[in-house]
Amino acid sequence: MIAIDGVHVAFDGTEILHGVDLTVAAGSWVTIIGPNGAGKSTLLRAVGGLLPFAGSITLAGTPLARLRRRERARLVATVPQTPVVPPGMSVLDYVLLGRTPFIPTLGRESARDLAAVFGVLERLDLHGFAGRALDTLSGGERQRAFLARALAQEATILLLDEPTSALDIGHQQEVLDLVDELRRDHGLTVLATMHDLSIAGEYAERLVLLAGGRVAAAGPPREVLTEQLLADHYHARVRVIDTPDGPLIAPIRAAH
Ligand SMILES: Nc1ncnc2c1ncn2[C@@H]1O[C@H](COP(=O)(O)OP(=O)(O)OP(=O)(O)O)[C@@H](O)[C@H]1O
Repeated sequence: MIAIDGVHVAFDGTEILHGVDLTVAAGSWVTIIGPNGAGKSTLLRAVGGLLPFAGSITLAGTPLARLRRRERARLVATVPQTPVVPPGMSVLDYVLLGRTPFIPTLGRESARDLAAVFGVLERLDLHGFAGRALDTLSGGERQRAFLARALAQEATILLLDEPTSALDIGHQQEVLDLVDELRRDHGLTVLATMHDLSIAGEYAERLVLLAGGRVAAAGPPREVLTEQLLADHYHARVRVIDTPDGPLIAPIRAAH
């Protein structure tokens, strides 16, 4: 569904991604992990068509550059790390923006659009917030509204840039379980970035460890979440505990 081939991205002449290859099969979940500044968001933004790049990215077999805006919006929904929050806009109007690719130019939203929006608000515990201004929500409520907008888009591919960084543990599970349910039941393809390595390993079928703009390791969570790789690339002291649900990553405090 997503094929990334030899992708390079540079900002002001400084190369950030140095030839990244990555494929995501239809209906699968791949999470990109890696230290701060590794290039995770940059890669996601390139896949979302938000950045110029060299190399090739195809979505459902079509090169990104050949997809028109509306076509791309029906194919890919993105939850950026820090979305723009339009001042004073209600949660309902914000989530309705996700339906833009379905609303004719100068037309109004249909009953189907409203049903999609209210369905998602309900699923994300946001039904009580529809009339509230988005900029008055707590960090976690707002993060769920960002996800709601992307899910209301009902795209085939979901790009999630640290979608649960502001959520409490219960809402983290609720949000990720919902995404996984959509993946299983509706064939959604998910490409995410995450810093919580245990949770990343629990939900993704494959992890890609990005370091210094290159893929340092890729494979099933047990192959990527090793003490050696995490020490090498994060310079972190961790213990990896194998559990039936996958590897659990425990940070170990320095001796004192
Ligand atoms: N618009 C930009 N102009 C210049 N440099 C940029 C720009 N966007 C990103 N960078 C740089 O590119 C590098 C990769 O950034 P990116 O946001 O992709 O990292 P990341 O892996 O997502 O990091 P984090 O875990 O901190 O979110 C960083 O060094 C960042 O400062």
